[in-house]
Amino acid sequence: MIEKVRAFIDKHRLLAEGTTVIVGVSGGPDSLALLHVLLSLRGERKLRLVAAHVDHMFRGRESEEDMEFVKHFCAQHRIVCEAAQIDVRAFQRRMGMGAQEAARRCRYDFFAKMMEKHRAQYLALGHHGDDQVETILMRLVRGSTSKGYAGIPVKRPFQGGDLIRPLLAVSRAEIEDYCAKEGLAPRRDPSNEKDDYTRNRFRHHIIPLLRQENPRLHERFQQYSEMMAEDERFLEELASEALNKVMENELGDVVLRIGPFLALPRPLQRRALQELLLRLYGGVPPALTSVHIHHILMLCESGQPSGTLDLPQGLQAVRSYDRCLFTFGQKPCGKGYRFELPVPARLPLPNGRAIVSEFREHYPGKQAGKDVFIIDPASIALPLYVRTRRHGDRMVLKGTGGTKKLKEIFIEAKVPRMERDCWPVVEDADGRVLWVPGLKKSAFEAKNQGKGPYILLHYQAMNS
Ligand SMILES: Nc1ncnc2c1ncn2[C@@H]1O[C@H](COP(=O)(O)OP(=O)(O)OP(=O)(O)O)[C@@H](O)[C@H]1O
Repeated sequence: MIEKVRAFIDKHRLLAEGTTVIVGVSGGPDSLALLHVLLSLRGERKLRLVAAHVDHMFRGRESEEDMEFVKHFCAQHRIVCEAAQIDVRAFQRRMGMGAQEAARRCRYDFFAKMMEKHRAQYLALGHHGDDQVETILMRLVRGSTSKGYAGIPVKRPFQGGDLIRPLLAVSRAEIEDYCAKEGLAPRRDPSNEKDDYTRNRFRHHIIPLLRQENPRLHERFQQYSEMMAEDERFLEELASEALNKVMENELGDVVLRIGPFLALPRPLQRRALQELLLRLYGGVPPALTSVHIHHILMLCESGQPSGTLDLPQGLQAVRSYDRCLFTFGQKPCGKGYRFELPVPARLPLPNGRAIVSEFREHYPGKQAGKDVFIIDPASIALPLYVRTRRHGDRMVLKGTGGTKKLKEIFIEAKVPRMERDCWPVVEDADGRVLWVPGLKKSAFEAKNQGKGPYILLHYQAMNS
């Protein structure tokens, strides 16, 4: 197995000599084998290895024993070990998200911190060939984007370095054999089996059938994944160049010239629209799906010379003859708006600015000014909303504890009346006004109480 992994690492140039690698080690067979393989490459590649383990505290004593196991293994093999116990359940309750999603968020946060702390170039994870087969098949069945159909990438940028997956070259069975031969006695997580029912159905019922057709199934899928990823990179580049030729910027809005756009080949049309939305939103909003791309295409192809399409977060596509305008500003602010503000997210606003929300595990100390706001999620009600002002709006002021009318705040800050109707107001789910971005903070801004998580909000110009 080592030879296969070594060849895969060389083929994809996964590890430069003399670098530091953070290895995510759960203690299970995959990541333990990964650590062991990298250990045998440590000398010849002059690598510095740091094992990183997260105890999600899901299984009490048992998961604590996993952590002890990883620490002990590392001590035996003289590997630096970074382990953390994170109360994922508490985090999950505060954030109102699923257990697996919360665990992943905490884990990747910890990996990112370790990358910084050790100035590491790589984060290595133990996803293997069978994970690849399962992921691609599941996405094909459920539906995804062309990028999604390419499966798990061998390498992708992460925290100023690269996230790499050297074990994609080998199957689960090869890893189990390796563990047995090397006398590794990995930990087994019984909850793994029931965590993901869909994946388990593919694993137990579908993959064995396919493997009967080709015992080296995982190599086939890996090859397919790499080819798809290569094609995708190439097409994305072409689409981005093509987009520049068929769009124009107009006062912060984007105009698509329909004639030249429809003259592009279909695969470039779809990707050019994806790229256009990515640029407008500054990231992919969770609510955006391939259905939206399909609807924009229909709007452009329609025999009707005019039409309007509502897209997530207040973006509108407005067709008029040979032009399609994409704008956040079309809706009259006089009617007002109210958007949910997810975390993390970048929410473009009708006034041409945006609010960026993110989690921070520690108090974001050096953030000052009226364009940032820090929230302790435990002391308010999620989700957050961004809306326009309402008659009689009041805010509990920082310092005095007294309340003040928003109207007075706008008047004191000399905000023109027109702009007041568009100005964002951030409130929590109970309707408490937390912050008027750029103008005034309420008493709900969090103080430093040690460990987070905290939510950090930034009020930014649209293109910053
Ligand atoms: N508790 C943990 N501590 C450290 N590393 C972990 C932990 N859990 C998982 N990993 C790392 O992540 C790899 C993939 O694990 P797993 O398949 O459970 O994650 P996933 O949820 O399917 O994928 P993703 O890593 O994309 O979230 C493991 O092989 C290991 O390298």
